[in-house]
Parts: sequence; structure tokens; C-alpha cells
Amino acid sequence: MSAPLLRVAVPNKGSLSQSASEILRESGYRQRHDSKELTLIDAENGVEFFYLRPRDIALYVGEGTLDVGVTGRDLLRDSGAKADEVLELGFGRSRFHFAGPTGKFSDLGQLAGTRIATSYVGVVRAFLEERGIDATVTRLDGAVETSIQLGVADVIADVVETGSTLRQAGLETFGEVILESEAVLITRAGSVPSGFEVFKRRLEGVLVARSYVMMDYDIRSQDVTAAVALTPGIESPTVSPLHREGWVAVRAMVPRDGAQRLMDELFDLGARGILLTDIHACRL
Ligand SMILES: Nc1ncnc2c1ncn2[C@@H]1O[C@H](COP(=O)(O)OP(=O)(O)OP(=O)(O)O)[C@@H](O)[C@H]1O
Ligand SMILES: O=P(O)(O)OC[C@H]1O[C@H](OP(=O)(O)OP(=O)(O)O)[C@H](O)[C@@H]1O
Ligand SMILES: [Mg+2]
Repeated sequence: MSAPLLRVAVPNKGSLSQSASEILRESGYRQRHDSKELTLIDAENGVEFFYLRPRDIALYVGEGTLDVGVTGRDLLRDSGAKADEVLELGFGRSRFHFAGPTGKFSDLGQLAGTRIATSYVGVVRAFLEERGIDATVTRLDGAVETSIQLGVADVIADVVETGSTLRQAGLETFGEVILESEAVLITRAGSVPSGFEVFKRRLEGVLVARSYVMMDYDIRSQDVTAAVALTPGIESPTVSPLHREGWVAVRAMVPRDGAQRLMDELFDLGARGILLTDIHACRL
């Protein structure tokens, strides 16, 4: 009998949906082509995907109905589900803030007695409770920025990415950031579903491939120690002999950020034939 399929929840709409499917596709999994498909079986890789609202994903995974999910850290916290964050996925980054009319509020002490509109009631109530602040929290589904203008709330608490929605509504954030969020991989608290390790390793491989590039260069043997100090690689750089006497070839993974500056420094050290190539996937 074949092993049961790993049941994975993927956002079906919203900010996380496209990036989630992209990273899964890059990890070698089948993904739906039609946004109306609700489930998809990738039998070859032993996985079944369920396309669900990211807000609901934490609940399904927390209850153990599904094994693994992609959702936002803020949505996971808001749900109160008993699920663990097991991998940060590097997309869907946002900050959760309180905001009010420009110039009206300056610190979170002023929240007492206000009416707060939010789609994240769980996060907001927990925050107020922790600080012993008494305020009225109203749950709205979206477009919370408009609620102040409509007289329904004095303050909002919402996700801010670029800040342009707030500006358009004549609002500004105040107080410290409540929560820094990004897309995360979650499993039921304390459980490691069968087949999960391979699934996670594939995604980690893509994350590393996204943040690292492969660098190759030739350098005089006498300068190789200085050069590999700049490019130590993840485990150790490969140094191979060159046909040209007194020269070696070096190959190492380097962080994508700053790779151009590194090429300049290597060139100054005497390195030549410096090449930078993308990595598509890896297992480290
Ligand atoms: N600009 C953004 N707007 C909303 N959510 C964002 C943004 N950037 C990142 N996110 C993250 O995406 C998740 C929100 O998922 P959700 O499905 O509600 O997306 P959405 O874009 O608000 O979709 P919709 O409004 O259609 O429901 C949260 O984890 C949030 O932190
Ligand atoms: O800082 P910004 O880059 O402007 O992004 C933040 C805005 O984007 C989201 O709204 P969304 O488009 O999801 O609409 P919604 O309010 O209906 O959920 C979020 O709720 C903010 O309103
Ligand atoms: Mg939204």
C-alpha cells in the first residue's frame, strides 16, 4: 500500500496566493492552472493541495484536518489555532499597526476608551488585554481605513505594507509596530506529519537558491587565501587546479545581496573570469 498523501493547505486568493503557488512550483510540485480548482493531487510527489482562505488555513492545520499550511504569521496569531510556525517563506511581508487621523494620536496610551475597527480582532484584543487597555473593538472584513471617515471608529488596526492606503485615507500609524508578519509554513502544534521533512527541505532549497548565487573565478595561487576569505561559501569553497601555471579556479555560493560589490573586491585582488550564475534549487 502506498503512503498517505501529505495534505497541504495553500491560499486560494489574496496577497499570499500567487507567491505560495510559485514557491511550490519551484519546489517541483504540481500547482493548479485554474484559480477555480479547489484541490489538486500530485501523486508522484505524495502531496494533495487544498486551496483555502489563508485565514481558515491555521484552523484546519491546528485541528489536524490538514497536515501543513501556508498562511501569514498575523493570521495564525489572530486565529489562536494550535499550530506551529516551522519555516519563514520570505514573501507577504507586512507590519501590523494602529492608525488614526493624521496628527490626532501619538502613542498607544491614547487607545483607552476609543472605538477600534480591525479585521484582526484576536491580535488586537490580545494586545489590549496584555496592556490592560479598555477599548471597544469592532470586526470589519476589509477596507477598515474607511471606517473612521464613516464615523464607525476612532482608530483602526491593520496591515500596512507600502502605507499608501493609509495616506489616501488621511491616516497615519502611531505607536510601535504590533507585529511583523510574513508568509510562514505551519504544522499542527507538536506534530511532524509523515512526509513533511522532504516537503520542508524542498522549500528550504528554493529559499536558499533565491538568496544565494554561484560565483566562479580564477585567481593566482598566492592570492587564493585572501580571495576565499571573501567567498567562504556555505560549507567550503571548491578550489580546482587550472591548466595555466600558478592559477586556480574557485567556486563558492555567495549571498545574492552584495554579490556585485564582492565581484569588484575580487577583481581588485587580481581575480579574473568572475562569473555569477543563478541557482534554481539545492539541498544543503
Ligand atoms: N498589502 C497587503 N495587504 C494585505 N495583506 C498583505 C499585504 N501584504 C502582505 N499581506 C499579508 O497577506 C495576508 C493577508 O491575506 P488575505 O488573503 O487577507 O490577503 P488580502 O490581500 O488582504 O486578500 P483579500 O483582501 O482579498 O482577502 C496577511 O498575512 C498579510 O500580512
Ligand atoms: O500599505 P499598503 O501597501 O497600502 O497595503 C495595506 C492595505 O492592503 C490591504 O488591503 P486589501 O487590498 O487586502 O483590501 P481589504 O482591506 O479589503 O482586505 C490592507 O488591509 C491594507 O488596507
Ligand atoms: Mg485584505
